[in-house]
Amino acid sequence: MKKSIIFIYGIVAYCIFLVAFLYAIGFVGNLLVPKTIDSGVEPTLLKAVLTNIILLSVFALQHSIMARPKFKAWFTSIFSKAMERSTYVLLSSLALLLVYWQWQPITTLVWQTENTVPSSILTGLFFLGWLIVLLSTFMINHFELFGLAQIYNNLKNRQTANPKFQTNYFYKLVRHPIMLGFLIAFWATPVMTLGHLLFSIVTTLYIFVAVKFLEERDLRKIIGEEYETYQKEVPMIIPFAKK
Ligand SMILES: C[S@@+](CC[C@H](N)C(=O)[O-])C[C@H]1O[C@@H](n2cnc3c(N)ncnc32)[C@H](O)[C@@H]1O
Repeated sequence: MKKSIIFIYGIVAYCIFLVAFLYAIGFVGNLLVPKTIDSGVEPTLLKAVLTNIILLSVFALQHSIMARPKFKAWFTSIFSKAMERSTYVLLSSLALLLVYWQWQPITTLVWQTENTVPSSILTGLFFLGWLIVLLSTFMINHFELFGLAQIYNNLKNRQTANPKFQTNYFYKLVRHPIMLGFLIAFWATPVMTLGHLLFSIVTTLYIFVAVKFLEERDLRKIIGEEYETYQKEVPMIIPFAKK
């Protein structure tokens, strides 16, 4: 495929990611966007729970299957290697947009701390979580993580070097700061509804399973002993946790 077309494809994928990422903040935080985790017509509890679990499973399956080395090898045997990460980013973002669009609210209150000191603390933590996510992507390599380095190097007829294993900044404190940021953002809320709680529980389970049984397994295979030492020295997700 023409390198300029791959470049435009990657830019479009990145723009859709930006929309999905920014929308996530509004969706989870019930802020500014038209459809949030607690808005819309409430169906029966059974319908809401089943629909929401299916939606999150679609995202989890897409995200996990496309991250497997075997899938990547298959993809790059058909399409340009430069498109692989952008395609992952594009389909992950579309899966997220589907979650926002079809999410069924369950508005039964689990906790409510509006207009109190805990409410301000939880709101502050919510934004801190998203900030940790964003900053951490730059600590690994934001441009490589979202496919921009690959499409740019391809356009310039340059090879993209293999991703560098990072143990800097937040990665000195925990092995998965991006996931830590998501966990904080998903759980820190002044108003927790049953629908939001379902979202937080399912995403938390997925994060732990995916990180422990998929991502870390791949990283041990690719990086080897250096990653095993890193696992021994740096906590998985809770900073300063005793090993
Ligand atoms: C969405 S990022 C999440 C990274 C990490 N789990 C976190 O929560 O910060 C997933 C990509 O980061 C890569 N990755 C994970 N840890 C890394 C590290 N310490 N240095 C460089 N890349 C890393 C993985 O190989 C994978 O391609």
